[in-house]
Amino acid sequence: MSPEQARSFCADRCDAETISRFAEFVDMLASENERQNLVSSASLADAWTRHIADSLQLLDHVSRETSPWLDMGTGAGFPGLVIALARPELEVVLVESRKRRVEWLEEVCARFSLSKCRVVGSRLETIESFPAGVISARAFAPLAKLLRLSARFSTPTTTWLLPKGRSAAQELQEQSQAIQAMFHVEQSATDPEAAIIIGHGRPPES
Ligand SMILES: C[S@@+](CC[C@H](N)C(=O)[O-])C[C@H]1O[C@@H](n2cnc3c(N)ncnc32)[C@H](O)[C@@H]1O
Repeated sequence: MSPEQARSFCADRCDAETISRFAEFVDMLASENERQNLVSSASLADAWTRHIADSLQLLDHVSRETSPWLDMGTGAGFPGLVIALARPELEVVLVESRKRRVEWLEEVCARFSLSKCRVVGSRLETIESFPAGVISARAFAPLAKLLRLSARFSTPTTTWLLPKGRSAAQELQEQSQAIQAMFHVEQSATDPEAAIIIGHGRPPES
């Protein structure tokens, strides 16, 4: 997806006010990236495709009111902060362990008055469980570890949205039959070589 296609993909899904929030966020990200290493310079040059549209596409896979949304290992903001910018009325919880990234996420939430978006600056393993409507994570951990760490936040109705790059099908194939039955793989809208692992429910204990 080209940068122009990415902007139009976002414009098809968001109003003009949201698009201008994204544009300001991309500018803020570029300045902050000079102070701390948030994203690679290659991905920053293509931020609308690699970060904004890539995160926003997850909304196509979940019903509109589903919340709270738990995003694990949010880093510079992907995908969870983009979801909060697109849908400020949703309760979104961003979990990130690195202090400077946490400060950055808090700064963006304050700038855009994202009062329903909570930044938790801790390791996921240490936070109290709550029932999540959506669990998302991009580039956080291999699938088996990710499920082990986060199953306790899921319920029978939780939607899982896990952008996984090229490894999606292979990672899913390596799981038990029960996990394979719970999830499926869909191609990413932003990158023909990448995919998203999508599922519903609570993974069985392994
Ligand atoms: C590779 S980065 C990906 C960031 C973002 N999700 C993205 O796709 O751009 C992984 C992030 O997860 C955070 N992280 C790793 N292990 C974590 C844990 N156990 N709890 C919370 N955050 C964690 C790291 O600090 C890092 O910011």
